[in-house]
Order: sequence, then structure tokens, then C-alpha cells
Amino acid sequence: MLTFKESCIGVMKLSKPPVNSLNLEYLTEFNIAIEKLENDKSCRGVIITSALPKIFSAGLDILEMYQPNTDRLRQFWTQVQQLWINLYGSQVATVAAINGHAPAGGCLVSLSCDYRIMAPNYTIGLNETQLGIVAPFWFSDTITNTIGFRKAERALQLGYMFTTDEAKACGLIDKIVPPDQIMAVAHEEMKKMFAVPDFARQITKNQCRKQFIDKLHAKRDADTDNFVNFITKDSIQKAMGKYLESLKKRKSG
Ligand SMILES: CC/C=C\C/C=C\C/C=C\C/C=C/C(=O)SCCNC(=O)CCNC(=O)[C@H](O)C(C)(C)COP(=O)(O)OP(=O)(O)OC[C@H]1O[C@@H](n2cnc3c(N)ncnc32)[C@H](O)[C@@H]1OP(=O)(O)O
Repeated sequence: MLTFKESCIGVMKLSKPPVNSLNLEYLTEFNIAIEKLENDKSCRGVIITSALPKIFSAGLDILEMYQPNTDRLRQFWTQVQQLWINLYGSQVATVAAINGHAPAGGCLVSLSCDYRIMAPNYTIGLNETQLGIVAPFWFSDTITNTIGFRKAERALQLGYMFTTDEAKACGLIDKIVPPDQIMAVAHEEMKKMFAVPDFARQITKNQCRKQFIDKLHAKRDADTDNFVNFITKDSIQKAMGKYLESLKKRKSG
């Protein structure tokens, strides 16, 4: 993770080649970095983007979920939950500068921010069902809160990956920006949020989001148990094995 501060704005650049997949170690690093910026009194905003060309993040590292060690799988899921709690509940203003593809966990990271700008000709969405897995309720709440129930239900069922244009049309992202302007526009959007007194913006954000974060807090252990029980099922392992094979075939084909 490349993290630096530009005045009162923290910039986090995901930099885990080849595709910024989020494994246990990287999620832990991500959480530490966001918690550090959150606790920095001089930090009013965070921009999350990718240091890699063409990929914002490929989402959760599928290899963490395929033929897993159960203890590690639990730690992994705890970090995924924590990342969402940290980002969705963040008191600083957050902008996702999506400069590449953003499937599943990559999409969730961006949906957890306050504002999303995206470069053209990429794809974004919660594609979990295409892997034969199910987005948990808090992924589903987050997309529903962004694009509304009907569109979210349809997109989740299909595991639909939106093009940048489609994402803009349904409100999954807020603005389409050429890649060379994405950081400049992220700073402009941040300034718009800074024009509102921080405490008023923060209380409003809490009013909108707290109930959803509280819901996960209340069910956190059960959510981890569900995840571990679900992922370790033979049928789910088979489906994930097939998906991994298809990724490799696509590469060679
Ligand atoms: C009842 C419910 C209870 C509980 C809930 C249960 C389950 C829910 C759990 C979790 C939710 C899951 C969230 C996720 O995020 S799952 C991850 C989904 N991500 C994807 O499907 C992305 C797949 N990747 C791609 O589409 C492409 O790789 C991408 C467009 C990102 C990049 O394409 P490109 O052509 O540039 O690169 P590739 O050659 O495809 O990939 C390079 C290399 O990287 C490997 N790879 C890709 N993505 C991942 C990944 N997410 N994890 C691990 N590894 C990944 C790919 O296989 C290649 O590897 P190699 O062949 O070895 O070089």
C-alpha cells in the first residue's frame, strides 16, 4: 500500500501486483493504514485508488477461500469485515478514484466511500454469484443503499459487472473521468465535501450509515461462522475451483 498525505488529504494507492487481490496480509495492512489516517487529527479526507494500470482491485483473494485453513479463513473474514466497518463508517471524507476494473471486494471498497469517480472502459460490480458464492448481507446493504433495491437485487442475483457507462447511469458511480484527470477530479470533489463543516457532514453520514454498521456488529460472529461454513462446503469449493480454472483458461485462450 502506498500511503502519503497531501496537506489534509491522505492518498492510498493499492499496489499489490498483479491485480490488487485482497489477502489476509494485505487486508491487515489496508486496515492499519486507514485507521492511522482516521486517527490523524490533521487528516480530513482520504482518496483510494490503484497504483496498477487497468485494475482498481480484483476483490478478495480467491486463493484465501479455496482449500482454506479454517483458522486463517476466520482471520481473513474478520479483516474483510473490519475493512468495511472502517471505510463505511469512516469519519473522514472518502473518494474512490476507480482507475481500473473493480469486481466484488474491489467494488465494495469503492461503494464504502462517499463518492466514486471512474475511468471509462472498465467494469465494476458485485459478481459473487458468478463464482458460485453469495454476497453477505452487508455487501448487499451497501449496494442497495447506493442504487436502490430493485437494481441491486437484479445485479446481485446475476453477479452483474457494469461497464463504466452503465455504472454511471444507475448511480453505482458518480462521475466518469479520463484516467489522466482522475486524481485532480478526486481532489476537486474532496474540496466540495470540505466546504461543509466536518461535524455536520460526519453526523449526517452517521445518521445514514450507522444502522447498517450496527447490524454487522450485532451479528459479526454469526456472520463469520456462516462464511466459514458456507465456503468450506464441498459444492462451494468445487465451484470456486472451476472459477479459478476459468480465470486461467481465459488467460491462455
Ligand atoms: C450465505 C452467505 C454467507 C456468507 C458469505 C459467503 C461467501 C461470500 C464471500 C466472499 C465475497 C467475495 C468477494 C470477492 O471479492 S471474490 C473475488 C471476485 N473477483 C473476481 O471474480 C475477479 C477475477 N479476476 C478477473 O476478473 C481478472 O483477473 C481481472 C479483470 C481482475 C484482471 O484481468 P487480467 O487479464 O488483467 O489479469 P488475469 O490474467 O485475469 O489475472 C492475473 C492473475 O491474477 C489472478 N487473479 C485474478 N483475480 C484474482 C483474485 N480475486 N484472487 C486471486 N487471484 C486472482 C489470476 O488467476 C491470474 O493468476 P495467474 O494465472 O497465476 O497469473
